[in-house]
Amino acid sequence: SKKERANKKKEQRDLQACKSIVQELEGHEDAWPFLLPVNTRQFPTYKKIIKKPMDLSVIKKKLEDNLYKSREDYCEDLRLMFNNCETFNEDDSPVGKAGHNLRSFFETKWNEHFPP
Ligand SMILES: Cc1ncccc1N[C@@H](C)c1cnc2ccsc2c1
Repeated sequence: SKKERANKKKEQRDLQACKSIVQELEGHEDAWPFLLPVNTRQFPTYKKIIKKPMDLSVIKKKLEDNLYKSREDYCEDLRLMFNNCETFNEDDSPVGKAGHNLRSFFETKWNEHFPP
């Protein structure tokens, strides 16, 4: 139907916006702690403390494999990644500070693409 075609277009637009946001996050100087899954041999307590690990490489793969039901679903994974960072890292640590900076950058991009 015309409505279904319009909705498909919106979904395609949203997916493209979500992909470009991830690309911008990956290029940010404070993205370095989030580019790959946390290495649990390097951080042995991480798996016990963080029940649902998340990072930009997983989010990018889920986008490419069309695994997000909606832009809200995608936004939830990004906020999970930043919340994990706050759980495990002190605010004034290098990773903690990077997390706060990158979260602020993300929320700004989110509002640019999807004004409340
Ligand atoms: C986001 C995060 N949360 C908790 C622990 C680690 C990380 N990131 C990893 C990449 C990381 C973060 N920082 C360092 C410092 C030396 S290796 C290494 C690896």
